[in-house]
Amino acid sequence: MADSFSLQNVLDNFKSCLNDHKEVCLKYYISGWRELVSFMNSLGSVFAFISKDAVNKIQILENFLTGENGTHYVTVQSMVKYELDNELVDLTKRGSHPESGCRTLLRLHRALRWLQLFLESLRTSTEDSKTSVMCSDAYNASLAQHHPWLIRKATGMAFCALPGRDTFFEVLNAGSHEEVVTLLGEALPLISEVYQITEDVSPRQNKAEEGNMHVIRPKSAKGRTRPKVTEACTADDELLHENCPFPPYPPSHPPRPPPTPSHRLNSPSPSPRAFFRHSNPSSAVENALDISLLSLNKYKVLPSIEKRSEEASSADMEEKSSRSRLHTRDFFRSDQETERASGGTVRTTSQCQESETEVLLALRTPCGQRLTCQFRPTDTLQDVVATAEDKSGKRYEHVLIETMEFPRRSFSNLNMTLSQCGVVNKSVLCISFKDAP
Ligand SMILES: CCCCCCCC/C=C\CCCCCCCC(=O)N[C@@H](COP(=O)(O)O)[C@H](O)/C=C/CCCCCCCCCCCCC
Repeated sequence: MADSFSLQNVLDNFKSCLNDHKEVCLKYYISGWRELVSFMNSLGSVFAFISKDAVNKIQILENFLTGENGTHYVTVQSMVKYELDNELVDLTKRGSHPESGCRTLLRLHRALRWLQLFLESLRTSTEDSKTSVMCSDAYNASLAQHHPWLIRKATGMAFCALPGRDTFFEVLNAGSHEEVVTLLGEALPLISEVYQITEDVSPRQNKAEEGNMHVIRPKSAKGRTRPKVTEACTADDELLHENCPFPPYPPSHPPRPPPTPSHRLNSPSPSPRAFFRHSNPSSAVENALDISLLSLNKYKVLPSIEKRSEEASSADMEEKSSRSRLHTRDFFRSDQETERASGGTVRTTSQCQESETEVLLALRTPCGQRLTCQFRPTDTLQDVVATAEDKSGKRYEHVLIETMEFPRRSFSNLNMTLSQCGVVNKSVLCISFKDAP
């Protein structure tokens, strides 16, 4: 209900979410989502399909929490342990546990990333910012890669029905614009912390496996898994290969400082750790299969990666690909890893960490020029445009940036950082004029 929504309640719930051991309490996590859904409902029936899905997921978790095994569902950590120990998690809806707590929470966890990005855009927005653009940029950088074409289209249309920024602030019902911004500034670190701790939930013993590789095969526009391609070479591939290995051009402008600590919080809890790294569970089986098909990957495997690949024994890979039971590390992988993988290259977790310090990008300018430049994850899309301008000696105004991997994502808010947009090392970005056909 519109009247009952309170941004303060959202904040309070996410504050209460973390217990003394920095574990995420499901009860408050659920309540936080309930508040958010009640807000979304007040925006109109165009959001009903989203609301229905969210309510359904919230209900599944609530049923577990209040059910006979409820004691195991008090925290995300205890739930993960319980469900994995008891093999209660399945990858697909057709499995014997199609609606496990883990699977359900993962969906909401991804949505929390969307919320985090959207609220941050909203907090730093200016009078002429559009809620629909902020919402869709955040969506493209998070949930979109997990949704099939139809959902992405429907969601995109729903975003167009969002009220303008001023009305949106009013509907939030939390005082003046300044007060809303202040409240968002308080809520965001809490949401980020809950997100990060959930993301980090995974048994420590998985550390030993971090040298293994991930490949996620993005879904086609029709939501089907794409065939494994060896022969096809698109313009994007061409651009990728043409620039591989990328020469390390430094940026022509000073890099931005590293991300604020509040957005990069580490869980102090000893264990479990790194569990809810975003992933597409339905792709996890594909991942396992992909491991044994690495040699067919259409993208060139980078030298350092090849080295690590050799280190991982083929026997281990065999075992992985034949494993039918869900494994935490296969199941919950961060969006960043997913995004790296959907860029077509195979990377190890430790390489993912290394690449956080540098992002080598191939850029295609509006006039078709191809450039390679080095950035930091904290650089903004505007920095990317500025670098392209410097290098090409041309001015690019009123542009947007598109990713070239599938699903293509388009960002018109150039204040977003590469990391927020999920743009990772060795991606290809296309700069286009907004009014281009
Ligand atoms: C301070 C408050 C301001 C912001 C308020 C935002 C309120 C948002 C409230 C709820 C968000 C909805 C969360 C949706 C969870 C989606 C989970 C999901 O990915 N489900 C898909 C997969 O499920 P399975 O089939 O595998 O079980 C499902 O296919 C998705 C269906 C619907 C599309 C969901 C799109 C979500 C877009 C983000 C929400 C935008 C709301 C805009 C309101 C400002």
